[in-house]
Amino acid sequence: MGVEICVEGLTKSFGHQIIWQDVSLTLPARQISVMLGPSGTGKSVFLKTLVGLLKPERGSILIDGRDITRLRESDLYEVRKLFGVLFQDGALFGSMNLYDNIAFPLREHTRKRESEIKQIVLEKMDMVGLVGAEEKLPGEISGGMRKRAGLARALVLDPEIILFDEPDSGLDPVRVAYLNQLIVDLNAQIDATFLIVTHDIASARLVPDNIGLLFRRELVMFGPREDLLASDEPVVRQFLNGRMQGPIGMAEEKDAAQVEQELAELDAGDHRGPAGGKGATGLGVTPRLLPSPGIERPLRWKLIAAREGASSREAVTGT
Ligand SMILES: Nc1ncnc2c1ncn2[C@@H]1O[C@H](COP(=O)(O)OP(=O)(O)OP(=O)(O)O)[C@@H](O)[C@H]1O
Repeated sequence: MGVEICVEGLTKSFGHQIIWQDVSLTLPARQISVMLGPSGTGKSVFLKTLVGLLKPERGSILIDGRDITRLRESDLYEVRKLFGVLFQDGALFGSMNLYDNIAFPLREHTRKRESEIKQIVLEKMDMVGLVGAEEKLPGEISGGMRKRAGLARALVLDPEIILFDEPDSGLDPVRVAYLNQLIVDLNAQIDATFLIVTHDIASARLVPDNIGLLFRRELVMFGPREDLLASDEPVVRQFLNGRMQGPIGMAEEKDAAQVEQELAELDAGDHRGPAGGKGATGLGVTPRLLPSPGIERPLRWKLIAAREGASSREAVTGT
């Protein structure tokens, strides 16, 4: 369970407007990856292309050995069952209580008996901390609870891949922290590959194994979290530090001379060293968020925890 997604040379346009081109990356099986990018760079379009809702002009998306860009609609229907998607607003039916919302995919796509459905729904509601809220309507609960309900619904068909479209949008920082912990806990509990699209730099620093950055119609970088956080690439540094100085402007792009000047000023004021220096991203590499105590950690998470422990000891002892 938990499949790799291999994207190769992907290009998407609407008419003459190229959204992004020649995007290549591999989302490793069972890992958490985050896709960042300024507004309008096509992050949501990327998610929709991965589930086959939008057709790219060029390139391939290999999932489980099949190129989904070449499948017929009837075969795509089968592939989509591999995915669970958490939409921005949870995409719940307003007139149905949470129980029925979460049961919906099971009633639509399986022939399970109601007793089985009940068991699955209550199990997923428990996983996301919603036990006792079965009778509530979406309009009666907070935005954070709606996201959790949307997540429970995304889980009921036991997906191999879970896509999160801006899970933190509209939530206060405390709810975002709880949601991040839930995402990490779920990743330790279920065997699925996670891709999160977000603007939230703090979450991107804490949660994923891998980070990608879309900018100016290109995938600027995709790789291990630590590599991106320590990167000297100006766009990556600017975005991950949430600074105005750098290539990303209000209208997305800036004049090259202005960018040069801003980066020189930043380096001059950066006590940690020049742009090429280690730690030039300013805030350094944030420790990784680990699964909650009490959640049994599979081997993958045990290795991550051991690595995190070693790097924090290094930081303390300077070795
Ligand atoms: N169905 C469509 N037809 C035409 N253009 C579209 C369509 N869907 C998206 N776009 C365009 O694609 C571009 C990227 O949109 P998208 O929503 O993917 O950006 P985003 O990076 O997710 O932005 P944000 O972070 O603000 O949510 C936008 O210019 C948008 O207008």
